[in-house]
Amino acid sequence: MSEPTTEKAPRKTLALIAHDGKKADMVAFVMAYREVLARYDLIATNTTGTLIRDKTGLPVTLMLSGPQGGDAQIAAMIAEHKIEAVFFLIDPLGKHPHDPDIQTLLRICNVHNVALATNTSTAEFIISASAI
Ligand SMILES: O=C(CO)COP(=O)(O)O
Repeated sequence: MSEPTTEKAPRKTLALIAHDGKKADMVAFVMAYREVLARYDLIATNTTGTLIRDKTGLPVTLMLSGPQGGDAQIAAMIAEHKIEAVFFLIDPLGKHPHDPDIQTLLRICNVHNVALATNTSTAEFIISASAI
């Protein structure tokens, strides 16, 4: 008779990113869905992730800040199939010096058919659907 297995399915990784004008919305989103998000490995761009860690206590792996290449780092991980879904709260009214990196991240999500929420309404749909 074989031993009962104690192996758990590997945890999936979610990416959390928010422009400055949307960081408060991101913190509110993570607070509201804290229990669900706690089941995942979370990665984030530096400022967003630091804020989430400080405000929610959830562990978050920090990449570089967006303007320093954090979006590009996360795009590379998406291309390597290391990320299950991306929650990227974009400020459509803001100017972003690293817009080429932002567009790359969005494009790579679509190239690899990775779930991508760019506003809180979509983020709530994805997280509530438990489709990830
Ligand atoms: O600029 C960002 C996304 O494009 C976010 O980066 P920060 O989380 O470091 O502010």
